[in-house]
Amino acid sequence: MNLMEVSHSDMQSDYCEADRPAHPGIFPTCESGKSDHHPPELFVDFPVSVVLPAGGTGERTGLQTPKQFCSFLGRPLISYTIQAFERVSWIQHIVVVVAKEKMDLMMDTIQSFRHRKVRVVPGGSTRHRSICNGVLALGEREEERPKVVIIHDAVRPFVEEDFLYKIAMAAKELGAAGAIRPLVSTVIATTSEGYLDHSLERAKYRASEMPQGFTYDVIYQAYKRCTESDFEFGTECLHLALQYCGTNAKLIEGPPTLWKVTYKRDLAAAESIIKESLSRSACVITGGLAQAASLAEELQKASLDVELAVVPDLKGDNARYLFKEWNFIHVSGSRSPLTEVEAVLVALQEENRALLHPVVVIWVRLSSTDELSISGRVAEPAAITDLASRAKIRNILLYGIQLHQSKDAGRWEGSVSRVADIASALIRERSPALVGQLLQA
Ligand SMILES: Nc1ccn([C@@H]2O[C@H](COP(=O)(O)OP(=O)(O)OP(=O)(O)O)[C@@H](O)[C@H]2O)c(=O)n1
Ligand SMILES: O=P(O)(O)OC[C@@H](O)[C@@H](O)[C@@H](O)CO
Repeated sequence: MNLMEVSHSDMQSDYCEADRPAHPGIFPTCESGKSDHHPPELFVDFPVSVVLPAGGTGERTGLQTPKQFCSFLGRPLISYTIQAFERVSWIQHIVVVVAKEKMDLMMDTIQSFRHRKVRVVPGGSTRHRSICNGVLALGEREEERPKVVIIHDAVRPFVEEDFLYKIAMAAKELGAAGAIRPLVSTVIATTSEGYLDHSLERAKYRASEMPQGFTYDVIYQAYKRCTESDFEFGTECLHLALQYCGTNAKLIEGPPTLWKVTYKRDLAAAESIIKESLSRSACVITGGLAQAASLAEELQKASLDVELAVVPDLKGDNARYLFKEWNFIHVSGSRSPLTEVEAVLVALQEENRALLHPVVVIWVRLSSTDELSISGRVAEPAAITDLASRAKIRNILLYGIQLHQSKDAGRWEGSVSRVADIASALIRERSPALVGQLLQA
């Protein structure tokens, strides 16, 4: 059967149980991807698209919510995986395969986080059936049929563009390629009575991971020829390519970050990695104040485990800090009201910077002895609380730190060290409970 003659419904009736996609699918015009290391021109002659199987129930987590829909910092895990692919400019289309009853939730997620180049199709009762539906969906429109298909479990969010490039290039050259990792435990075979039969020599084996890549024809033909038993019990696409197309996949060792979220503990690990990736850098805005500049200098020397950039404002070239994954520490003198901080919040909102993950903004209020008037203290906490609750709606987490400028060098040094520790913890933990609080350093 010539690939070009096969229609989606022909394949559907024979090999994959799901109905035709309930949603016609959305292929919005995709903006050029964000920064990546391989220009899209490299792939102009062989378009690359992606299938993200996300139709499972995540039983092994023991949770009601399938793990791909568990939220981290207000966003479902699958949105992080989609983001990892949509920012790669040489990837044309992303097909997400979800259980029928999750199609609407998936569409809402795509709308909420403005994901692009994404189409949603219904999954099947097994992973192979889901992947098959995704592959068929990619081939449905001849003009959009890719030359290379990357298949990647939706619950492996930490995938890097460089490794995707290696897999795509190997698949283009050899027909199939897959990620592998060294085995952590030794593999053993058991007798039917549950005793050891024999153990495998661990050094000779590897764990098969994702992403995997295939030329479209190879993975299409593999699914066209495989058996019901493959669909029901199989777990390895590379095996199908070898068994039914004689295509021997190139195996490429990937980084440890390719691991799959499977158990509940993996969700905690994933959240910690996501938080760590968002907490690496902060931009200190001094407003041109001499005291603020010296505080910034002290912060740079302090134990802050965050990369600091120090700028007087976010104007001109400094506006670039609004676009990256920077957090902000705005230092202002005792007389400057919250309006300066508000300007930073407005700039962040205008850039929609917090759409995909919360941005931390810390207002450090410098005060001197005669400034600590009762009225000053009472007025500002209320003001920052109001401002913070408005900012929170836009996923911006605003915290306050009151720093008393002591003339005593030792006391000042201690205060600066406390500001560094508090700021570092706020950026790392992003605690909702402390949003809008004016903490005393
Ligand atoms: N019928 C299925 C089963 C699994 N998957 C997807 O395949 C990937 C890897 O499978 P696995 O980790 O086993 O996910 P689950 O099957 O959901 O997990 P469990 O076995 O614990 O239920 C996941 O992204 C999962 O959503 C799928 O698309 N369709
Ligand atoms: O078997 P599960 O459905 O838990 O996970 C799928 C994995 O087996 C699969 O992603 C890799 O082994 C590569 O095939």
